[in-house]
Amino acid sequence: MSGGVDSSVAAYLLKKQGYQVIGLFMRNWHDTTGTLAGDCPWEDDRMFAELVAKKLDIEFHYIDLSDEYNRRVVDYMFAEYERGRTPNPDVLCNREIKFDAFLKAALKLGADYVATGHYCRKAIAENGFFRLLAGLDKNKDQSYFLCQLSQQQLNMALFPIGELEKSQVRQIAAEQGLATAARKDSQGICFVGKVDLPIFLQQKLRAVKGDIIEIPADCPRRHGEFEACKYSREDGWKVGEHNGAHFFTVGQRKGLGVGGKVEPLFVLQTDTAENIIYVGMGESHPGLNREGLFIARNDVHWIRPDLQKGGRYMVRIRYRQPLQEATLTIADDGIFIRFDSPQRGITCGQFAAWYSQDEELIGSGVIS
Ligand SMILES: Nc1ncnc2c1ncn2[C@@H]1O[C@H](COP(=O)(O)OP(=O)(O)OP(=O)(O)O)[C@@H](O)[C@H]1O
Repeated sequence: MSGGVDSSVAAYLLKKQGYQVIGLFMRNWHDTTGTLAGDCPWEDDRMFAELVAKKLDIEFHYIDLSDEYNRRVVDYMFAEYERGRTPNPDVLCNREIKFDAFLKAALKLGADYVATGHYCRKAIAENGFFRLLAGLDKNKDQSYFLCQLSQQQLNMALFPIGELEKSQVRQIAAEQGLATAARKDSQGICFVGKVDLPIFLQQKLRAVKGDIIEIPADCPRRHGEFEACKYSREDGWKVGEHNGAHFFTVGQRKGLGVGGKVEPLFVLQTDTAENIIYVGMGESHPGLNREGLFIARNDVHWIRPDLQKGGRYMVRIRYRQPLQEATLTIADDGIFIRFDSPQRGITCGQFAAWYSQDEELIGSGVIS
């Protein structure tokens, strides 16, 4: 229970279905450096979770997993930024914390399952494999955040609100007089929504001045093909300086400190080895919209190990992105995904997740 409305209603529904329910709140974030002023501190969240547990007349426990979180999520995050990639800590938090460290803590309390307030559905296929399906509320579907879960983890998971719309969840909470009924949704998940990311990153990543190179839209080096076609200095001209390529992300517009002559500049590519940022002018710059992506073999994860095959899938490369038609090809060293139409802001370090036509999550991987 996070102190939000979704997990409150999840607990209520389980209890109503006859489960013996225990509320468990985790603290995963200690450091307050870079914390956004006025954002709800974890104590408030815990208080709300506890209030709801009291109301539902269920046991309530608290666990501090911040060391574990630091080690398994925050360190990974810095390491990825350092490599010039943009990590997704929310996906990691589910794989490493909620459905691992947290799950183990729940097992110690005698639990058989961990239930969360995620908007997604679990089912069982005819051959006995677990299926992870998108939540029925298309606006709220959170299956993407669970794209790294294994069959073992799914085995232990319950998603009681996955069949509901958010408005229904709020209505149930109000009808039951739960203190969280009108609490605002958490913006980012885990701690990232609660910190000022640039300030946070500056704590650990060194600022080093480097060049910003603008690439013309008609640069002959086309960025539509799978071959890693990387820009180099010779492809453009210097338009300014930045304070560290690892602070920037593909598609980023703000914080460059230079504007385009006619339209805004967007980051097309970062090169942390050379400490160069390549930018292009305007949303329609060909370097910003790419046809495909590659995932190295070791970074490929099949949620359905029994369905490992290429072919047509629906793919998303970020949370809430509408699913995109694409073709997946399995190669010796990894997999290629080619989209039917070019995608904006395909970013190294983020997860691509592929779904079958009935919105079952089949696999995912870190974009390389
Ligand atoms: N601090 C926490 N302690 C225990 N469980 C948590 C915590 N944070 C998140 N969770 C679990 O993970 C689920 C998804 O978390 P997320 O931060 O995405 O919240 P949410 O979708 O806004 O849900 P909620 O309304 O329950 O906060 C929550 O519904 C809850 O079950």
